[in-house]
Amino acid sequence: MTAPFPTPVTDETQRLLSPDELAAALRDIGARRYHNLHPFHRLLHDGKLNKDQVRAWALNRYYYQAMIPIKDAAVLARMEDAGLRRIWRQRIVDHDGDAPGDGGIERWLKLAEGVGFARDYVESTQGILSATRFSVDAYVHFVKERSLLEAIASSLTEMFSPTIISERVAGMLKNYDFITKDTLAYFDKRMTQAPRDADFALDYVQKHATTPELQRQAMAALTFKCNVLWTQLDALYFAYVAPGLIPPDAWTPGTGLVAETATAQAAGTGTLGPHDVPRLPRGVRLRHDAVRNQHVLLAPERTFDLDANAVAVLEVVDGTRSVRDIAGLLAEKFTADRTVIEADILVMLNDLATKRVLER
Ligand SMILES: O=C(O)c1cc(C(=O)O)c2c(n1)C(=O)C(=O)c1cc(C(=O)O)[nH]c1-2
Repeated sequence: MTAPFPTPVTDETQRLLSPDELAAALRDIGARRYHNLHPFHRLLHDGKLNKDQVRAWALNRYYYQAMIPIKDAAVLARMEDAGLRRIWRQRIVDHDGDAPGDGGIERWLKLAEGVGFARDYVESTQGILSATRFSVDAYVHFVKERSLLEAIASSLTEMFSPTIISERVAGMLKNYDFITKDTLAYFDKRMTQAPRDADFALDYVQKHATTPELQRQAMAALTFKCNVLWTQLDALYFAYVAPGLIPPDAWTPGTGLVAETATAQAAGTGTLGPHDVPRLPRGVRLRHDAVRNQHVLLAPERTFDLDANAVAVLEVVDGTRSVRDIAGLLAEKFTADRTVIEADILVMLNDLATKRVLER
C-alpha cells in the first residue's frame, strides 16, 4: 500500500533540515493537526458534553489503549538492535503492566468503570464505532508496513500530549460532577511517560532522517498519525454529537452499564468513608500463594495480587472494625500518622470496592 498521506513540503528547495529545523517542522504539524484542536475535544474539556457523550469517548478510546501495546510490539519486532528494543519494550510494560491489575490498559478500564461501564462490556469491544476500529487498526498496519523510521515518527504525536492531558484533566474535573481524580488516574502516569517516549522518538528521528526524502517521510508519518487521532473524534462527533447518527451495532446510551450504586463506587465518590466498616464479600478470600510467595485476593474466577500494604490492611479487615479503627491499628503497628494512613487506605479500599472484592 503506497497511497500517499497529505505530505507537507519540507521546503521549496527540498534541502536537508538541521535537527532543530526538523523538530520545528514536526511541531508545526502538531500545531495545525493535533487532536486538541478537534471540536469534540473542545466540548469534552469545556464540560459541554453530557454523561453519555463522555461515556462514548471513554468506551471508544479503550480500543486505542488496548491496541497501543500491539502496535508497539509490531514496532519492536522490526528493531534489529537489542539496545533499541530494550528501550522500546518499556512502552509495552507501561500499558500492559507487570502483573494483572497493573498498567495503562487497566487504568483505562478504571476510567471506563468510573463513568459507569461494566468492565466486561468494555473489554469485549462490542459497541466500539467501526470508524474507531478502522483508524486504530490503520495505525497498527502502518507501523508494520512502513520503515522503522516512519513507525517511530508516527508516535511523535506524544510530543503534544502532555499539554492536552493537563487541559483535559483540569477541564473534566472542573466541569463534570461525575468525574473524580481517581477516575482520571490513567493520565497521571502519561504525564511522565509521554515526554520520555517523545524525547527518545524525536532524537531517533533527528538522527536517522538523514536525507530530505527521509525527513519528508517522517513528517508524513506524523501527519498520518494526527489523522488517526482526528478521525476517531470525527466518528464520535458524528455518532454522538451531531447529527447523532449512531451506526448499527455501536454502543447506545443505557447499554453496557452497571447499576448506579456500583457506579458511584467505581467513580470513587466516597462510598467508603472513615466510619464505614469494610468486609470481604461472600466468596472472596485473602490467601497466600506459597508457590509464588504472593498474597492474593481470591474471588470467583478472578484473583488479584496484593502488595504488602494491601495485605497489612486486609489482615485487619474483619467486618467489625471501621476504616478509622483499621487506620488506628496500623498507625500503632507502623508508628505512623493515623490521618495519613487513613487517607491512603481509603483510596486502596475504594479501589478494591470498585473491583467488587470489598463491600461495607
Ligand atoms: O490523551 C491523549 O490525547 C493521548 C494522545 C496520544 C498521542 O498523541 O498519540 C497518546 C496517548 N494519549 C496515550 O495515552 C498513549 O498511551 C499513547 C501512545 C501513543 C503512541 O502513538 O504510541 N500515543 C498516545
